[in-house]
Amino acid sequence: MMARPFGTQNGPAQRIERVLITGGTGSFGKTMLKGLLAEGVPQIRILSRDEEKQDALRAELRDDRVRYYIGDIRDPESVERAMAGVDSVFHAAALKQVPSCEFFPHEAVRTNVIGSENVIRAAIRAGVRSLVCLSTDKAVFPVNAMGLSKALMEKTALAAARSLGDTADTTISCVRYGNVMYSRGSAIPLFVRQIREGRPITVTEPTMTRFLMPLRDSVALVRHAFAHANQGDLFIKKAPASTIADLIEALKQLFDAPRHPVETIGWRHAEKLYETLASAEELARAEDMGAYWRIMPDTRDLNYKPFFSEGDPRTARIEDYHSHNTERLDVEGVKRLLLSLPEVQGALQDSGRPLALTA
Ligand SMILES: O=c1ccn([C@@H]2O[C@H](COP(=O)(O)OP(=O)(O)O[C@H]3O[C@H](CO)[C@@H](O)[C@H](O)[C@H]3O)[C@@H](O)[C@H]2O)c(=O)[nH]1
Repeated sequence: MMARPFGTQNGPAQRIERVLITGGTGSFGKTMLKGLLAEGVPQIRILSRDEEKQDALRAELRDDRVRYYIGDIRDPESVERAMAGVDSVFHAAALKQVPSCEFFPHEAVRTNVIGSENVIRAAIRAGVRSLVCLSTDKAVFPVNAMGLSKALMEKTALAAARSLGDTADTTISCVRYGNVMYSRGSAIPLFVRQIREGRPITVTEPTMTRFLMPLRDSVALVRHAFAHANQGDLFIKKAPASTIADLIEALKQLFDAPRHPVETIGWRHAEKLYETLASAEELARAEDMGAYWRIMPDTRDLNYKPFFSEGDPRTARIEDYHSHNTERLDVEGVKRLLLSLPEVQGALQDSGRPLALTA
């Protein structure tokens, strides 16, 4: 194992008193929030733009430990207001839809890059102990504006961590995860709707692969980062992948529609055949933590000596970690994973398919 470039670990035993979740009304934010409430965290703040979503959450939870802040991470004042007195921050607010970022890249920059920098600066100023920033596999070798802006968020977080060093009050880390299964607007709920409405399933490219990660695993990854981060670390969770063809086949079998028509529509713009969670260069300075990788920060400075006389020979021996070379689930494996999702269980029950029949 490599020596750690920076010092002490957060330690899982640290008590959380006041948490801020940016983008707290999204699926990640809500799941994290409910977990923290169940653990008895005294105060959790939600910072988001949409008052209607906050109102729905308020009505659902009826818990005065949750404090609602209307604001936008693009506006430093609204971030500072929500940040005062907070000890832990989960930064989930983002523009994350590939097509909208593609057409409005400057909006992606304003939220994902400048907004994230506002969150980072405010967290440092407020003396927050731990800030975890959420990123995506699309930030590695990015080809679309969403991924590019998230890559810049990662670099902004890393630059702040580097200049803070290991003695600072604030520890900044990032996590990266792939497609969250059944997330709003994604392919799985679309395929389920197409099956249930008797419309053809639209496949872009059957051999494309994607990492498959249930929401619960993305929350566990963030918790892992929170508990173990040293200054500037980035964590990923090892995850299986499948082809889109096998994913569709698994859904057809689960929903008892073996002959449901599938129409090939071709690639959407700005997408990749496979996604990469970690590059070889990153894995050369990573610690294998079993289910997770800890990627330690590159602490080389602007003395370019390492590039010219002290290169790193390990990188050449390591492969990138991507959805073509990770554990590949077959149709049965995808079915098992799908069946563990509450959303799939609900959809099966709604369509009169008791779980016992599908297991
Ligand atoms: O009608 C469709 C739609 C999608 N796909 C394919 O299904 C896979 C998954 O698509 P989708 O669920 O839209 O995920 P991605 O395009 O990989 O991006 C998702 O995952 C990102 C996180 O990595 C989020 O930021 C995006 O909002 C979210 O759409 C891809 O291979 C698509 O080409 C199809 O075959 N048919």
